[in-house]
Amino acid sequence: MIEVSGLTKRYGAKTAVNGLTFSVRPGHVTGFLGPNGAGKSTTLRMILGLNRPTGGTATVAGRPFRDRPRGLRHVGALLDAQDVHGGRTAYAHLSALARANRIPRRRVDEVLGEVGLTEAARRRVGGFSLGMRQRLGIATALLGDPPVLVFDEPINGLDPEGVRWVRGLFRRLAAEGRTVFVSSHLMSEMEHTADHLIVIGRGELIADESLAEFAARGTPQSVTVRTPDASELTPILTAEGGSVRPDGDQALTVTGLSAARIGELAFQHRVLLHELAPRTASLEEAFMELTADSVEYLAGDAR
Ligand SMILES: Nc1ncnc2c1ncn2[C@@H]1O[C@H](COP(=O)(O)OP(=O)(O)OP(=O)(O)O)[C@@H](O)[C@H]1O
Repeated sequence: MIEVSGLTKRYGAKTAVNGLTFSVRPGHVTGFLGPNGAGKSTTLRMILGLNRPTGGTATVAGRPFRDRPRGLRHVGALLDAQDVHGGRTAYAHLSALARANRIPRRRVDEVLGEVGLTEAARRRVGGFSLGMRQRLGIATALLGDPPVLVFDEPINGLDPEGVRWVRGLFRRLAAEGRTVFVSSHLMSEMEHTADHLIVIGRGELIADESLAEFAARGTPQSVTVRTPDASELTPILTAEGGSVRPDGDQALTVTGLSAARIGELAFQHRVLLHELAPRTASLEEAFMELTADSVEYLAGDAR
């Protein structure tokens, strides 16, 4: 369990994180989302005891993480995949960490196998691609077999097979009862990975809810209706309280009525339907809408 309470970080006049309060529960993959500059990395660094909060607290299993000796057994983290000594081999990097944290040497081979780097283990990290570095960072996080795992933008640089693998890995780690906290600035990366979401913007909490609750926030649900009798159906739906917008050839976009009700009305009035399709806003749309006011860096004159 990760608990954050009133967490605040100021850099001079700049408030990077402002009074954040949330918990990250075990047994779930929790996505940590926000536009660029929202304060995700700063929050994760405070949780890991790498940055000192200006105010508030962050604890892991009830204690500030800084107070934990042999930290890798308590929390595994991937913060910056580039942050590895390039002259070392993957094997040497993991072995040194295992020694410092009193982790058995056999774990080095186990985690290298787990992330698919067994073949590359004796190569220098300096020659690794970004995807390979991400895999090594994930291996580092797993090394101490910790109950709590934190990943900052772990999907960056992975190829499609790597993305699929990492999603499966996170789900498995959560199913084992661990706390898995994963940051991203892209909703599309989270929607197949996380079951709970914490969304921040400009350092403040915007949402803390399940993926299903988040999805229900989007623009109102609409129904696409395709019929050769659009002109006949439109007044019928309007009379029932629906709002109807023509949408190209023989198609209507209807809001305010369920697909089931539209089907019943069409049946009662003997109107032929070719298609009746409920449409929910995509999670990406819901995310954009939710964070629109807190996007810090916009291209061109979009602001
Ligand atoms: N050491 C620092 N000194 C001054 N300002 C900082 C420092 N670190 C971060 N910030 C500022 O704090 C804000 C939050 O940054 P942070 O890196 O935590 O955001 P993020 O959500 O991780 O963004 P990204 O997705 O771009 O990595 C940004 O405006 C950033 O410029």
